[in-house]
Amino acid sequence: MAFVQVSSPFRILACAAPSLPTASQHVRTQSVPSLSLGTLQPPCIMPHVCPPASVENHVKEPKKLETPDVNEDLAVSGGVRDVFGEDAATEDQLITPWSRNVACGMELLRDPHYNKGLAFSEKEREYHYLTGLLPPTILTQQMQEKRILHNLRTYQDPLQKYVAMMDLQERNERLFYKVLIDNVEELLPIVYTPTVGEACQKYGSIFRRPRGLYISLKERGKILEVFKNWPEKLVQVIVVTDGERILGLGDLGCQGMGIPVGKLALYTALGGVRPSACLPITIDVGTNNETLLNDPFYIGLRRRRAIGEEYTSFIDEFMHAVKKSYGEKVLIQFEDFANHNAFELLEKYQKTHLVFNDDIQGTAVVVLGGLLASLKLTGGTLAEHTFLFLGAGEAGTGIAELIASEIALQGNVSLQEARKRIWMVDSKGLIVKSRLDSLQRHKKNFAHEHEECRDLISAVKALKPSVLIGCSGQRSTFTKEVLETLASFNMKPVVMALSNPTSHAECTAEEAYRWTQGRAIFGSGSPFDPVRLNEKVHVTGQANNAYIFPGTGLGIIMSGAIRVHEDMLLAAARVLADQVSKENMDNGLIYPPFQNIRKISANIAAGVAAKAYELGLATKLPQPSNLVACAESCMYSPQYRKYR
Ligand SMILES: O=C([O-])CC(=O)C(=O)O
Ligand SMILES: [Mg+2]
Repeated sequence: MAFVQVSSPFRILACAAPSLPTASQHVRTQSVPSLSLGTLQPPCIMPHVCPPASVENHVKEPKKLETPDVNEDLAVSGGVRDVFGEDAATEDQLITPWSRNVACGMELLRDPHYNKGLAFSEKEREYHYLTGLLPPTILTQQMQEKRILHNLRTYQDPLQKYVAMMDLQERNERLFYKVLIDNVEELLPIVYTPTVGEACQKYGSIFRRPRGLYISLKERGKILEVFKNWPEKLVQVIVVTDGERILGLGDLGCQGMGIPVGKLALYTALGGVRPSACLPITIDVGTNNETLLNDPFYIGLRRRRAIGEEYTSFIDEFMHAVKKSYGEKVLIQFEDFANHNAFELLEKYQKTHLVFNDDIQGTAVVVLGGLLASLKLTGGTLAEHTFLFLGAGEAGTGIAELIASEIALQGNVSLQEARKRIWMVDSKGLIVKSRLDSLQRHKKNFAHEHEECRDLISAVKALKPSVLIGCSGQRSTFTKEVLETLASFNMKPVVMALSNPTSHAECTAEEAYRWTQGRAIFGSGSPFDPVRLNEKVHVTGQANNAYIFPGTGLGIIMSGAIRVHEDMLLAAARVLADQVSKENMDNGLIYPPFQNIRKISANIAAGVAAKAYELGLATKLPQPSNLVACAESCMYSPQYRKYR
């Protein structure tokens, strides 16, 4: 088992030439998984044991060396090549003298990758110069976990818990993931929605240590240089936002960073992608949020948002820099971009990059998965339902298109025909043919022949939907009248209030059950506590893309997929639906409990990878015979390692 092996808290350090302007930032920490120190006896502190190993090129000239040459296969499986271009350097090129050493003493305690706090053993304390730096007690990781949980539970305010968890992540990474993985249902609402929304709103005030990479307009023309400041070279997943539509909270500018940070914590905790392979990024192109612009603690650029050419050329530079820095097979997850950019960016870059939009595609998969599962409760096929959406943005049209694809596939009908089962209401009322000319492109496919309906309730009365899906960002829009009407013609109406965080949900779980006499099959984007109604306890399902992106990402990485194909998304939805047990169903649940999320993610990863192989999009060959076992074996485990 991996965690009983001993390893060294190894790092690569660079001492850059004093003449280089950013020298102090260029101390790089990188684990060296393949390095063997078998012949060394402890204490094995080896400051600068190795000859200069790599070249860092932070000088302007010559240009040839600017791009770290990351071998793509190694980027997946680990290992280091001529990453910093040393081998390619000529005699008159400036290079940085790199050396490897072992983290020890106070430096080891301050390194979140290797720090174990009171869990360092006697031997480790002796060999790694920790004696006296820690109190005498030695705790197991389990005891540390208990202590963390005990402390967390004394805080009343979820934001305090969030800050405590972020501090833990900064201090002791493995303990952070151990606590999160073991207590996922309790802590997901803290590190993720809804608390992460409040954290983003107050990011400036609670800011302690930076996390992730901030790329602002000030860096135009130099984004590649910014990537060189990131200490990890083997990046496999990037989650990037420009902060314009953070959850349902709107434009939070640079403070949207909480979202990529939170999503990537879930990539590791729920999907097992190792932390060093995850890179959170915020692109700061300004904000139109006046409150933030006037907030003395705001952390971003104080200017209004760049638009048009200024915006697109900056994103373009970013996308090119990602590929140059980390190769073709780094997965770029777009997160919480505003509608007007999200669709365009996905359409443009899916042809050239490995991209995934979580709000359009991830949300679509999780909702489709829930709907497929709900068929076991409602009966019938997907095509026999009538779907009505409130909100026709990224989530709404993303979900609608994926449902249509599944209906088309199941019923062997055209996409156009399948889309006719799906209706959408936006801020101007029902989307119908007569509005076609004034509709944004992504809505046009759902403009069907019908008379105009000015609001949701008239659309519900006119269309008699069996499934009502809210992704409007508008709270309390599923009113008593809407839900009672829906329940008047459905035995088991499906209601999904997807807007995040909880404060923006279209209705609460309690309202959904009460106004449908407990008959609703309910799912929500943010979690709700179980509801007791007429002696029956209703456990709600969380229709959140957190079920999907970690497993999908893992499947993409492990198969070396070069593009995200819609069939891979459909595969993920079917796998998710298959994980809902009979017992879950009996409780009205259309999602499996989050408690089993790592198993669920492994199954999703296997389903996605199998599809990638089938489509010829996988590059990790040969295909493993057991993809579930392969996914499980790839997953990061948070247990401490023993240090030699
Ligand atoms: O972050 C979440 O909880 C789900 C999501 O992507 C969003 O609401 O934008
Ligand atoms: Mg999102």
